[in-house]
Amino acid sequence: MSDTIQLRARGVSVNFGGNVAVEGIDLDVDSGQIIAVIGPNGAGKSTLINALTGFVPLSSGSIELQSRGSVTDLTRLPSRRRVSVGISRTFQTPRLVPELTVAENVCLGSLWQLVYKRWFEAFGGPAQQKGSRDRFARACEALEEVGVRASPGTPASSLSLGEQRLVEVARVIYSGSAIALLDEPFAGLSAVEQEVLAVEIARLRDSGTAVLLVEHQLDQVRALADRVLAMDMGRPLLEGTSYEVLGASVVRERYLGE
Ligand SMILES: Nc1ncnc2c1ncn2[C@@H]1O[C@H](COP(=O)(O)OP(=O)(O)OP(=O)(O)O)[C@@H](O)[C@H]1O
Repeated sequence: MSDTIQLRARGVSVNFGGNVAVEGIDLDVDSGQIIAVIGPNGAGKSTLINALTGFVPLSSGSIELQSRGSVTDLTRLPSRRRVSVGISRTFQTPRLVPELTVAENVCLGSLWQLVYKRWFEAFGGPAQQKGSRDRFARACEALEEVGVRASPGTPASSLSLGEQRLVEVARVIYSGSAIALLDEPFAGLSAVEQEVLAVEIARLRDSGTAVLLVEHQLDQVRALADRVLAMDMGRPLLEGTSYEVLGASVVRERYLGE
């Protein structure tokens, strides 16, 4: 991926009724970088990903995509259109289609699942489609890269939660998206699985993808992140290198309770 791209959020706020979930977040996610977002439960991290991907509307602020000197305003773009400009994501609670196989789930765009599910039901899965062998091979490759041990033909319903998260990361890799937003991908994984996934996320970054990583596993944040944004009660607490943020007393007090 030679083209540089930047996802730029300014003053992003999200309210749910009277509850302010996210307030005044500025964030740049650049090609070839991993930006980690950390913070205690309820800090607003998933809501921020939902805002960036169009799953929840902004109460105020803006989201832009900068690429090749042109700027696309994403602020009010529907989520499916954000996929088409190169943004993909995983979910804290994975959203696979349980009746489809692992490989079929990788081939689905995460936001098109339900539409495609009906299409698959009507016309058969990727194995029956023209050009499907290529897609199937690429899906298997992505699954292997992230360390999914289940066979690609296994129904997604039989996977553990951790494996489902890995399948969602495989889907992001398969999509070749320029921007990848990963919501707690390490949760529920064994030490060995985490190690494999960490290598793959670093490889994604090194291939030029802009990665936003929401994560509670601070060892992974320390090892992977180029920059870290700490949030608390929806607001920005501190931004900097992982060394600066994870070592700051304000972060250690509010997040780690030290
Ligand atoms: N759909 C919703 N409707 C109402 N309130 C919501 C909704 N989604 C999130 N919230 C609230 O917004 C706040 C931020 O939640 P969010 O899930 O973004 O936090 P988080 O930092 O991702 O937490 P965790 O680490 O536990 O996943 C919380 O107070 C939560 O209850």
